[in-house]
Amino acid sequence: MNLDLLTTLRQQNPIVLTLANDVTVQDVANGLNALGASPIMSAEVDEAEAMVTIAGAVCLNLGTLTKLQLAQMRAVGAAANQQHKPVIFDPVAVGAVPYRLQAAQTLLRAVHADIIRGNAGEIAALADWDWQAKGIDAGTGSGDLVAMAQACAQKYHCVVVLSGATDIVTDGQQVVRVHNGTELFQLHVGSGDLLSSLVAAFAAVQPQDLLAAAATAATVLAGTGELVAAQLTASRPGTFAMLLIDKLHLVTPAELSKIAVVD
Ligand SMILES: Nc1ncnc2c1ncn2[C@@H]1O[C@H](COP(=O)(O)OP(=O)(O)OP(=O)(O)O)[C@@H](O)[C@H]1O
Ligand SMILES: Cc1ncsc1CCO
Ligand SMILES: [Mg+2]
Repeated sequence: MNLDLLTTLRQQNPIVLTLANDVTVQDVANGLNALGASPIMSAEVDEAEAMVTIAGAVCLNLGTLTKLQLAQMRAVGAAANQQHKPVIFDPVAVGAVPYRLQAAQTLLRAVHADIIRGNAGEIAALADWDWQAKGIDAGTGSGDLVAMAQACAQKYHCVVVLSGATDIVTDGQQVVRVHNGTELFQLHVGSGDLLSSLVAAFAAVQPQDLLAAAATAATVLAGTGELVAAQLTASRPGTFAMLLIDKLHLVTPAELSKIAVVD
């Protein structure tokens, strides 16, 4: 974790290509933009290679998948692998819908994901661990979440970010835990989608250390949410989402380092 990367990100303003879902696409674009990255979204297979060429990293979000979008993900993912641009994969709801799990597994055979970011239900499904996911939510299960994230990272030879009350970031061996956050994230659909694209933004500016990039992204989002929640006098998810965008723009590395609980 290295909060100076936030300053680097703002200086470099990296282009992040997100193949987004239809539900949270605008939140993701505005969150990236507010923090200091340059979002671009695309739905056209034929522009895949050109999009990757201008991007610093790509994020493939399975949220509202279609066969056409899966083809686009393969094209974008293959181009990114070839151009050595980091690929971040968000396996939305693969723990709840077998069709999605199969689609994700097929995609991951064709494209190397450098970082997979999901909640416990999604990472459990990819790692083939017993768990009861619920729709887009983590659901319930028992077991060692760190071991589960490590198993997923080893299986797919990548960095895994397993998000939740504690975000677990691992390359299969080393583990970073980010304890910051607020339960308000769970009341705003798309917090995870934003995290995945912010991970891509930090990967774009720190491609040679993806574990640090991912841990920094997790700390920045969770810490910023925590700062916003501390200002609210009641549980207000709508206000939280609006203030989160403002605070992503204004937050400083010094503010975050004061509250970061990372081990
Ligand atoms: N109980 C919690 N307490 C504190 N922070 C949380 C909690 N649950 C999630 N978070 C934070 O919310 C953010 C999104 O993670 P989450 O696991 O909710 O993603 P997700 O399930 O994919 O969300 P979505 O499907 O809405 O995009 C992360 O920054 C994480 O730290
Ligand atoms: C609600 C929802 N349904 C498919 S994607 C999505 C947004 C959370 O990923
Ligand atoms: Mg999600």
